[in-house]
Amino acid sequence: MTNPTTLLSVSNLTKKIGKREIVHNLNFNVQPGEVYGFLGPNGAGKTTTIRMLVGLIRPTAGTIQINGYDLQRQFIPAIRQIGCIVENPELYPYLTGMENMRLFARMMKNVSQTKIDEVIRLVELDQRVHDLVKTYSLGMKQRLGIAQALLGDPKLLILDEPTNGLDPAGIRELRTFIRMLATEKGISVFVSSHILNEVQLLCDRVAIIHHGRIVKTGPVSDLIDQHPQVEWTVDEWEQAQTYFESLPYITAIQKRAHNILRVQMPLEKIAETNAKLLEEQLHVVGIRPYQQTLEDIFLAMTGGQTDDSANL
Ligand SMILES: Nc1ncnc2c1ncn2[C@@H]1O[C@H](COP(=O)(O)OP(=O)(O)OP(=O)(O)O)[C@@H](O)[C@H]1O
Repeated sequence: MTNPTTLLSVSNLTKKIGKREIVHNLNFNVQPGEVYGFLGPNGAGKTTTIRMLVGLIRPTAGTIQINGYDLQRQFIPAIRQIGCIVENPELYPYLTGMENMRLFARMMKNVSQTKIDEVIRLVELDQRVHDLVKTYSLGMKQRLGIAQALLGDPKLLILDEPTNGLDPAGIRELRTFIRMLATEKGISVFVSSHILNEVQLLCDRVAIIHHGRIVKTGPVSDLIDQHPQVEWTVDEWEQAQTYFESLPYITAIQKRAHNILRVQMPLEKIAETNAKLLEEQLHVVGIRPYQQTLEDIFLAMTGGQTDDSANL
């Protein structure tokens, strides 16, 4: 049974196009006020999933519930809970930001000028809203797109690869903004990305999708903490490696640069291991717990296959 406070609940979601199964049996849920990452390499099925979530294409099987409404059976109330940008925001470059907002608002019902002004302030475009959109940076266009998506007071904002094309400053700005929406406004944000670092910095929880299947879901911090690693810098690294291989609590060893070995092991065993290495007359010149990244986890889970993505 679905948790009554769950905002988005996806069950057994599958999409076939022709004979090809693009997305297979996805299950995940998003809680109020959380930023949920949907991470996967290019071609993994992220956009196809998002297109189903926002009602652009129909699932072959499975259900999508948004704030308790079934997207198939209660389309209008379900879709009203969502604001989204799929691919790029649709903006008219030769109109001002405000004119774009008014045009968009006209297509929706019951959107007041006060509401428009409120979302413009929220995305911090009030200083530039009367300039032509063609003079905006990509980051500003993204924010205007988000302002449009926020006009209907959505409970859930869905963003497909929102940082594509942004420079590092723009990415940081967007990250801060998305966080603010979640923590201060209580809006849940579902955000797809193929950039691990971005998801790690931005999201509370993540679903990792690969070849149309979810390979892992969980809090970002749990995924990172599951397999603690320690980097040992040892002059006689080859002997150290042989010795590490004999220790039952060491589950993986990786040779890094020069004389560094990255070892998967419980952190509480560091002192004991260090003493043993000294007994073996091996000169440990550095010990450093290594903070795993989502990239390490992704590669470990998918056997290093990253399809056609150069970013993973
Ligand atoms: N209409 C379609 N017909 C046939 N194949 C499709 C169609 N739409 C998507 N695909 C295929 O499904 C797979 C998943 O595509 P999708 O766009 O969902 O991936 P993605 O994770 O969003 O990747 P990207 O970031 O590259 O867009 C790809 O191999 C794509 O070629």
